[in-house]
Amino acid sequence: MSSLLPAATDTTGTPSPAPRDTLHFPPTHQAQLAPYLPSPPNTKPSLPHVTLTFATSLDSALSLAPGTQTFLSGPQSKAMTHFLRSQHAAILIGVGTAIADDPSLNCRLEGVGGFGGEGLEGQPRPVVLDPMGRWDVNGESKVIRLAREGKGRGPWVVTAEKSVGGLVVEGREVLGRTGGRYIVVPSTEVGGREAMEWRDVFSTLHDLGIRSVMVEGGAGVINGLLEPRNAELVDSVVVTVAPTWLGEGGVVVSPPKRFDQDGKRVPTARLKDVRWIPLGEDVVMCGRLLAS
Ligand SMILES: NC(=O)C1=CN([C@@H]2O[C@H](COP(=O)(O)OP(=O)(O)OC[C@H]3O[C@@H](n4cnc5c(N)ncnc54)[C@H](O)[C@@H]3O)[C@@H](O)[C@H]2O)C=CC1
Ligand SMILES: Nc1nc(O)c(N)c(N[C@@H]2O[C@H](COP(=O)(O)O)[C@@H](O)[C@H]2O)n1
Repeated sequence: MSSLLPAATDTTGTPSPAPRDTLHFPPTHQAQLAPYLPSPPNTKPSLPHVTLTFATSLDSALSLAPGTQTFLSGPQSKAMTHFLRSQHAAILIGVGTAIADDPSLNCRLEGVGGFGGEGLEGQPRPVVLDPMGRWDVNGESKVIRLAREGKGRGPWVVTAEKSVGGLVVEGREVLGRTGGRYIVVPSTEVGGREAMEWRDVFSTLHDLGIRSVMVEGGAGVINGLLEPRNAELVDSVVVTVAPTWLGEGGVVVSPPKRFDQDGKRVPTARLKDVRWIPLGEDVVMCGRLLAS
């Protein structure tokens, strides 16, 4: 993880050209985000720094409809997201997002490995939370193609013990060839689904050497992490707000209702230490979750 890496050079010392989709995020903007970035020493024992980040519309939607991808971030806030990716050891998404988006999950910031930098320096590890083994990861998955091209790392897929037997061999081999793998985390069956404790997910990643995780979504993941019992696991929140309303039927960030000891309805979560950073037509809101 680094912000400004030296450009890769060939044997004659000439800088190699960066790919055309390389992004740039100016140092002045990088400095504004600094208080919310992972910075050692991490005070939480056996847990990584966790940044919860996503782009939302004005009606709290992540996408127009389930199973579809919607581009909300403008060019500057997109570059901000890639700067954040460069500052974390891993990016985590839920399997709903992996299936809907077929995402790249790499970092395309100038100076990062594959984009002007050396090797895979600055490239985060993609992590997909897939307890039931639903993601058909194969040689055509974007994240796999990019790992093959040296523009990203092979993904780790977090799954439940029960699902291991049903995982297709091809997926296992495809992951293995790019340095990816399946990781088993304890789970319990709730309504026919395998539910994991977020603490277990993060501590398993920490045991595997991951010291910072950027959680990108989607709604199932974000709404779960915004539940009060998980608030202490989240260190920073960075939300891109795009100036658009997506309308009814979108996939929305709206965590479960919360009640106090008297049974009175209270807000589910709130941010403190808030900073707003305008980036193009979007605004990026940074903060920390108030302890409940
Ligand atoms: N605008 C943005 O920044 C982003 C938008 N999206 C959008 O969000 C949508 C996908 O959202 P969702 O359908 O809600 O899917 P999701 O990506 O949140 O995945 C949900 C799945 O994750 C797993 N999961 C979540 N919490 C778990 C837990 N505690 N234990 C075990 N498994 C757990 C389950 O399998 C669950 O079905 C897509 O339309 C995508 O484009 C996704 C990421 C960012
Ligand atoms: N920051 C942000 N803005 C948006 O408008 C988005 N739709 C997302 N989605 C997240 O980014 C992933 C796609 O990115 P790449 O394919 O890696 O470029 C997607 O899977 C979501 O996690 N994010």
